[in-house]
Amino acid sequence: MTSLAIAAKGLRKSYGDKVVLDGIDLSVPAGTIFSLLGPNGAGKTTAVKILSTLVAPDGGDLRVGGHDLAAEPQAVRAAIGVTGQFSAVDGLITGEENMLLMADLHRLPKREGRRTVAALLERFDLVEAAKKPAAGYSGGMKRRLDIAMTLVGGPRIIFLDEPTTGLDPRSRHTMWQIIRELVSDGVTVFLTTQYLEEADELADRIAVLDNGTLAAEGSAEELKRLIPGGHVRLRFSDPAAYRSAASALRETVRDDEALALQIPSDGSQRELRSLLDWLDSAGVEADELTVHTPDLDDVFFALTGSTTVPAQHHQTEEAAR
Ligand SMILES: Nc1ncnc2c1ncn2[C@@H]1O[C@H](COP(=O)(O)OP(=O)(O)OP(=O)(O)O)[C@@H](O)[C@H]1O
Repeated sequence: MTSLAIAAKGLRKSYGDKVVLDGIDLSVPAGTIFSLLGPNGAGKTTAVKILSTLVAPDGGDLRVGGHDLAAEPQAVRAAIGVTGQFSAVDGLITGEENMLLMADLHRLPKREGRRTVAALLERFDLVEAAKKPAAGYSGGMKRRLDIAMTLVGGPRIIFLDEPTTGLDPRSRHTMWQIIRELVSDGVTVFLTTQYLEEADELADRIAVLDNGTLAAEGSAEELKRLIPGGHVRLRFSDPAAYRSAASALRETVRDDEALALQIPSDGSQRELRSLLDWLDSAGVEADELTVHTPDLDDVFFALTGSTTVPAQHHQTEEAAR
């Protein structure tokens, strides 16, 4: 069995009357990237703060790095690193001084501390800037420094709270590369983001938080299959072939002008095979076949917001198609 880096059962938190987390379950296998997605104010930061021992939950059975959060908060703290919206970077001192401060906080022996800091500055492309006050760093450099500082203590689990918010595309891609490298070293990453593309790109599993509960959970592909909208598009150049396909295939949306048909499909191998088999046996040849799956934006809008339809309704809808 794979060991779980993070296991939460029935995590609850309210602020006054406002229920922010209404008994959510999370399980993150070690060495994977888990992404918590949700609109503004959904409770992503609250979840990170609780799991990183910064805020006490109202209830739940919570284990991080194999330690019970309530009974062994110190052991949890020793296993994790947290970075994100609440940056630890001190702008008045240099990047290197920020790093050395972290080495002291982690009580690394002087020489080992210097060695670790030098290696991390190199790895995060901060050698040139190391002797300059961090206040003058760009947004991307500050985030890189923030993550480098988190790594000084060698955490096995890292919480990244919206690590690329406000970064330009190049810095965002650099950050993605850094995150991938962390995971290839065996680190577990718990990532919150508002960017669906980011979750799609990086995460092994994604949970969508909405109204205090998880509206859906799965890999990006599984989530995309949860909502209707996936289809196969067949385009023909021969009008006769188009007409015979259109009359024989049920549930198609016709585009007579483009000689194209849209057939609802989850894009799975099984469905594609049966469609191709049918075309073959009918002797119909399409000039082009393209598979369209809903993207995570579609999933996000379908699962969150005022017109929210619970996930199981979507499944039912899809099953009924
Ligand atoms: N200390 C607090 N006291 C009272 N309410 C709080 C506190 N911290 C968070 N909240 C409320 O809890 C809700 C969830 O906030 P949280 O910061 O966890 O959301 P989020 O998903 O991280 O949002 P964002 O994407 O905007 O950062 C919000 O309604 C927020 O106003």
